[in-house]
Amino acid sequence: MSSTAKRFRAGIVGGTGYTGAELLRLLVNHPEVEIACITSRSEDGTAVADMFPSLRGHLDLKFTVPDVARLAECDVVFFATPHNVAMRMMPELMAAGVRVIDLSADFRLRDADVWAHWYGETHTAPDLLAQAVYGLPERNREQIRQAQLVACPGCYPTAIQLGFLPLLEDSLIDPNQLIANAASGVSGAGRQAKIPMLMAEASDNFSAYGASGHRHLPEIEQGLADIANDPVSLTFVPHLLPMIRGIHATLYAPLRDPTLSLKNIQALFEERYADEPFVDVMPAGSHPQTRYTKGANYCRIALHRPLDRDVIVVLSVIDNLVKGASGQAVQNMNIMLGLPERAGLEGAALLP
Ligand SMILES: NC(=O)C1=CN([C@@H]2O[C@H](COP(=O)(O)OP(=O)(O)OC[C@H]3O[C@@H](n4cnc5c(N)ncnc54)[C@H](OP(=O)(O)O)[C@@H]3O)[C@@H](O)[C@H]2O)C=CC1
Ligand SMILES: CC(=O)N[C@@H](CCC(=O)OP(=O)(O)O)C(=O)O
Repeated sequence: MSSTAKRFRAGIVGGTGYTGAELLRLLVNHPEVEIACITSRSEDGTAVADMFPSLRGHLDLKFTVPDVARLAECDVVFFATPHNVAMRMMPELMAAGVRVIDLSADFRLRDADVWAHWYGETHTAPDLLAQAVYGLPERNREQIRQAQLVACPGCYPTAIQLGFLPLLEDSLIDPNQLIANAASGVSGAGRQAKIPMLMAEASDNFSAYGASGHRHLPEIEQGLADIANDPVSLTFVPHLLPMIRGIHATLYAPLRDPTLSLKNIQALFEERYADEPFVDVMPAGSHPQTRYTKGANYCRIALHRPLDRDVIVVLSVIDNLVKGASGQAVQNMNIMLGLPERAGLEGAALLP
């Protein structure tokens, strides 16, 4: 274990879940940030490396119960907790000047009533909603740089917004006829005992869920409307895939101008994402696989124009735990702290 002092101290609330563990995996390799505090109510006093032996030799730290005074000694605190936790703890941290990065949905929606409708509870910090910056760097990098509170996008919203973004920015598609079919690995559901996530239920099986309305719909529509500068209407159907990590989103939209060729649209995507460190526009007509992003902070995108019809199809893949959660959270942290955006996120995807 290195004893070299690092410049910034990070705290993680919710260190025993999948996104908390993924933050640990990424941050132990970060050149400028050390993990100073990691919480768990159920594992108070347990050594992190006893719980996650894959971190043996990388981290000498014990879980402690969440304690705002202790967390307030950090430069940045991540909330890798279920909804309705960050909004209760963060006001005190914000008052102490700590930068907060929330991986939950508490601060993703601007309207507290819309949040209450989809999450079934009253928002307890509605006055902080306006301060939160939506942490999609490809869209909001400058605001993230100045932010004290960043709301990280959900996993489906990341894959879907990055796929539609250049098309909506340039008004190339009809924003009222957007369709997103997306499928996620089971780690998207978190590290809890749930019957549909048992191996005998989820493996060797495939099904849609939430087809009549999923809580990511208002988040995606809010983000896409910001990009389009107009209201949008999206049909979104999520599916559960019998694998652990990864999201594959297939996006469909009618082109406003059918004379626009796939080559033109490909050029537009390549130009829009040319300076983005974590968005890869693959050659037109390719079929990105989820494993091309497994363990890495990339979104890989490919465009199709099936049989030259007036529809553009965008394929967008991410690792839900990395670009869809903890990797994007670290990317946001780097931007907020003025560090190189790729710091701690240089790793390539796993093969196979
Ligand atoms: N899984 C994914 O792919 C993605 C998840 N997200 C979001 O990230 C957040 C975390 O997700 P995930 O890691 O999957 O969740 P998990 O269920 O796997 O983990 C939740 C963590 O939060 C802690 N926790 C639970 N309740 C509280 C509480 N009241 N106070 C303090 N800590 C608490 C738990 O530890 P303990 O109970 O021991 O304290 C645990 O460490 C969620 O909001 C999720 O929606 C976002 C994008 C993708
Ligand atoms: C497979 C699976 O169950 N996925 C989760 C989405 C996980 C995620 O990113 O959502 P939040 O951060 O908004 O909770 C779901 O559909 O609820």
